[in-house]
Amino acid sequence: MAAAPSAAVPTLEKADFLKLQNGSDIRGVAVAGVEGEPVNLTEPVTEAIAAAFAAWLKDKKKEEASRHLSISIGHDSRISAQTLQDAVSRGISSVGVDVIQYGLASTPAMFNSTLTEDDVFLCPVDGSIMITASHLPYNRNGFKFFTSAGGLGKADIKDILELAADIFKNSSVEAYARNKASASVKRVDYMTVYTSNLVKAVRRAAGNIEKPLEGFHIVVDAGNGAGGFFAAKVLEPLGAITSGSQFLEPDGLFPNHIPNPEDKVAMKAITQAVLDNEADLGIIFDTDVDRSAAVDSAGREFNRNRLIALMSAIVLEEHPGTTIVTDSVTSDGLSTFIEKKLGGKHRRFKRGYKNVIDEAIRLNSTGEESHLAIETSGHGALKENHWLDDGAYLMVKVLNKLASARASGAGGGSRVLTDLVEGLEEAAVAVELRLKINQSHSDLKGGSFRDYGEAVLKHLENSIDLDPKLRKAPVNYEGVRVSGFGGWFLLRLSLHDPVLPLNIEAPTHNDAVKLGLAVVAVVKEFAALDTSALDKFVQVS
Ligand SMILES: O=P(O)(O)OC[C@H]1O[C@H](O)[C@H](O)[C@@H](O)[C@@H]1O
Repeated sequence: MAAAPSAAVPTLEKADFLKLQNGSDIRGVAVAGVEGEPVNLTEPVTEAIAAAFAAWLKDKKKEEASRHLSISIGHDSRISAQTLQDAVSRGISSVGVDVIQYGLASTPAMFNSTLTEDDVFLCPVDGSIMITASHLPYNRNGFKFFTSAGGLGKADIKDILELAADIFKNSSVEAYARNKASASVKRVDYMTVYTSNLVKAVRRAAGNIEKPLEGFHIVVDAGNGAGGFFAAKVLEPLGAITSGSQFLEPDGLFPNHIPNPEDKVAMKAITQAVLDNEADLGIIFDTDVDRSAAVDSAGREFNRNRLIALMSAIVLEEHPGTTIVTDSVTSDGLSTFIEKKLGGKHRRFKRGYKNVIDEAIRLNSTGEESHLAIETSGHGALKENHWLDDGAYLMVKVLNKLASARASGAGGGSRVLTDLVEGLEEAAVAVELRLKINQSHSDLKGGSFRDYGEAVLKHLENSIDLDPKLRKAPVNYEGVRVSGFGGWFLLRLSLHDPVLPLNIEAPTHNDAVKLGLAVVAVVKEFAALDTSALDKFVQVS
C-alpha cells in the first residue's frame, strides 16, 4: 500500500525486501504452516512491491504522464493467489495506476497482454504482473513482471525491491486513499484472447484449415496448475480428441504431482496417460505454463535435451543454419545433433531462461541470426513470437508439425516428431548432484557463498589442467566443463541458491564415477561444502 506500517506489521529493512529477489523473479513464503518457513510475502509487503512496480512504470513512462497507465494481474492455481491478487491490486491503485485482473492465467499470457492491440480487452496494458512461484511447493508464491520490452531483469527487480522498502517505511494512509480513489479495478477474460491467438497460429500454419488436428488424440497433464485451458481452449477447437487428459483442474495443493516437466514423477504420469489412452501425443506444463514437454505415442519423453533437439529440428527446417542458444547443462550429443545432423549452430550459454533469451537477442543484434533460445528446464522462446518465454507456444510449434505432416500425406501419430530427433546421441548415464554450501561454516571466513563457490571452481579448474585424462571445454560460459572417459561434467554455481550443481553424463556408470572422482578430489578440501550426494554416487556398488 503504499502500506502504512502499523503495530501489527513488523518493521522491515531494505535487506528483508532484497531477500525476496530470485534472479529476475520475486519469490517468498505466502502461506503459514511449514516449519522453518515463516511467511515473508505478507499482504503489506506485497502491496509495497506492487506499488513500487507501478511507480517504477510511471517513471519509465513519464512522457505519457497525461494518460492513466494500466497494469494487468494474473495468477496461477496457488492457494494464496486470491489474497495476493487483492494485495497487488491495492498496491497498484495506491499509486493511481489502473488495475486489470485476469484471474487464473499463464505467465506468457501476461507478457502477451502488453503487446496485444485490442480495445475491447483494454489492451495493450503498460505493465503486467504474474503471481506465481512456478513449480515450488504450495506455501510459496512470487511475482514476475513484464512490459512490452519483455520480462524485467535482475537490476530492475533490485530497484523495485529497494523502492518497495522505502514505500513500506514512508507511506501515509492519506496519500494511499487519495491515489486509490483515482484508479480503477476491472476484470477481463484475457485468456480468451491469448488462447484464440494460439488456435489461429496452428490454423494459419496448416493453411487455414479449421480443424487441422481432427483425428489426433492428444492428452494434456496440467499438474493442477494453470495450464488446463490447453485441452478445451486450444486442442479441442482445432479438432483434437483430449479424453484421458488429467489434472486440468486448478488445485494449489498440487495433490497429484509437481507441475514440472523436469520432474521424473510428473513425466511418468503423462507418459502413463499417453500409453493408457493409446494417444498420439502427451503434453505437460509447469504451473504457470512457461515450460512444457511432450511424450510421443510410444511413451518416449521429449523433455530436457530431447525437447531441445525436437524444437531445434523444427526451427532449423524453417531457418536453415540458425543459431540455437541453450543453457549450460545441455549434452555433448545435443551439440553434435544440432551442428552435424541439423546444420545449425549451437551456442551453449548459461543456465537461466532470461540469460538464454537475452543472449539470442544479443546475437541477432550483432548480425548472428538466432531464432530459438531454450533451456533443458523446458523454458523456450522463439524470435517469431517476440522472444516470449512460452511453454504453450512451444507446443503450438509441435502441433503445427503434426498437422502439416499429415496434410502432406505422412503417416499419422507422432511418428514425424520421433523421426525428427533420430540420430540424437544420448548418454546412458545422466545425473545432476547438488552440493550445498553451508553458509554459516567457519571455512567461509565471513565471505559470501558466491566467493566460496568461485574458489572451489578455480581450484577445480587448476587441478584439471594437471590431469592428462581430462580436457576443459574450449568454449564455456559458466562454471567448469570438462570432457573425459567418453563423457563430460559441469560444475557451476546455482543461479540463486548456495549450491554447486554438478551434472555428469557418461556412457557407463563406471565412467561417470571416474568423472565424479575427479571432482571429489578437489571438493573434499572445502569443508563448508556438503559433498554427501557426490560421495554416495562415486561409491561403486
Ligand atoms: O542454477 P539452478 O539452481 O540450477 O537454477 C536454474 C533455474 O533457475 C530458475 O528456476 C530459472 O527459472 C530457470 O530458468 C533456471 O534454469
